[in-house]
Amino acid sequence: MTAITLDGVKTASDIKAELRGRIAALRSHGVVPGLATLLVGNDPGSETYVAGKHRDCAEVGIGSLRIDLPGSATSADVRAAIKDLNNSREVTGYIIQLPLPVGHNENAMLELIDPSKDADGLHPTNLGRLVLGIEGELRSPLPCTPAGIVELLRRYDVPIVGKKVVVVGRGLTVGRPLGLLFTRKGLDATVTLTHSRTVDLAGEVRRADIVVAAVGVPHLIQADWIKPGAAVLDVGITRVQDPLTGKGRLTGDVHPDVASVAGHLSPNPRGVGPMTRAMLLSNVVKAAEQSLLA
Ligand SMILES: Nc1nc2c(c(=O)[nH]1)N[C@@H](CN(C=O)c1ccc(C(=O)N[C@@H](CCC(=O)O)C(=O)O)cc1)CN2
Repeated sequence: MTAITLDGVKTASDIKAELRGRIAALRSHGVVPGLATLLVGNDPGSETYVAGKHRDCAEVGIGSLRIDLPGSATSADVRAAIKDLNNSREVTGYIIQLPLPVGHNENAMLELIDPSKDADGLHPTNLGRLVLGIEGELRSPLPCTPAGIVELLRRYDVPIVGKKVVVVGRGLTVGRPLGLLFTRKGLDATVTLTHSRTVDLAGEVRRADIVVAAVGVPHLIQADWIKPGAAVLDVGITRVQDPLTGKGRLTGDVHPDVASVAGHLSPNPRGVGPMTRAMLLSNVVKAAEQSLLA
């Protein structure tokens, strides 16, 4: 058996095509959705992701603004940039690219974002709304990677209700909010959130109908950990240098042999990463649509 590929590139492209129509409708009402990014330092991964976000915006017709601070920026510099973004009339939504360089308190910086401009759903107010399960008028943006994972499963008709989900990794951008999202009414999965101190990780993963690996440990998840037919989403990514060519290479958390056991598998790269970007665009468009209703 070879797993069906959960193709993030194709699905993200479908979503972008859908968003283009909604953006055109917004523009016809005089609303131009916009996104700003705040990047501190020159982490190569973060630079790639931020550049990708601006390319996506241009592709679908969202305005974008890039604020880059050097690695030497102090926490006061970052706070000042956040204050400017909060006060700017032109910027309706923005993100702080994570991780911030060592020495900056990420949670403290996220807390300074105006929650109504939080395009990433990572401000405590928006995470709190996720905890409270608030829907409807007050609907807040969902963190992009968890939203992308659920959207990818939905678009491939992978059943979620009543299924056992094991999430490997409890980080802020993926594991923690994903557990909340999967257990929301309507999705109704049973979630086990595992981490570095979990006893018998392989045993936990073996019970799962859906496995999400988001730790950044190359090939941690082995084929004999997977229940035959399970859906496996490979999220964690590690940049490794090929000792022969010296070139950088991306390696996911899931061993390639998993493809012969799983029912569905999101590759890495080209799986959840592009979905993360598509969900950011979707958050920006939804916020603009809500501003029209307000
Ligand atoms: N403020 C945020 N910071 C971070 C988030 C986030 O959602 N908000 N998530 C990740 C990084 N990320 C988005 O910012 C992200 C990760 C991966 C991709 C992606 O398209 N990856 C490609 C591979 C590209 C490459 O690395 O060369 C793929 O998987 O095919 C996009 C965005 C942490 N920080």
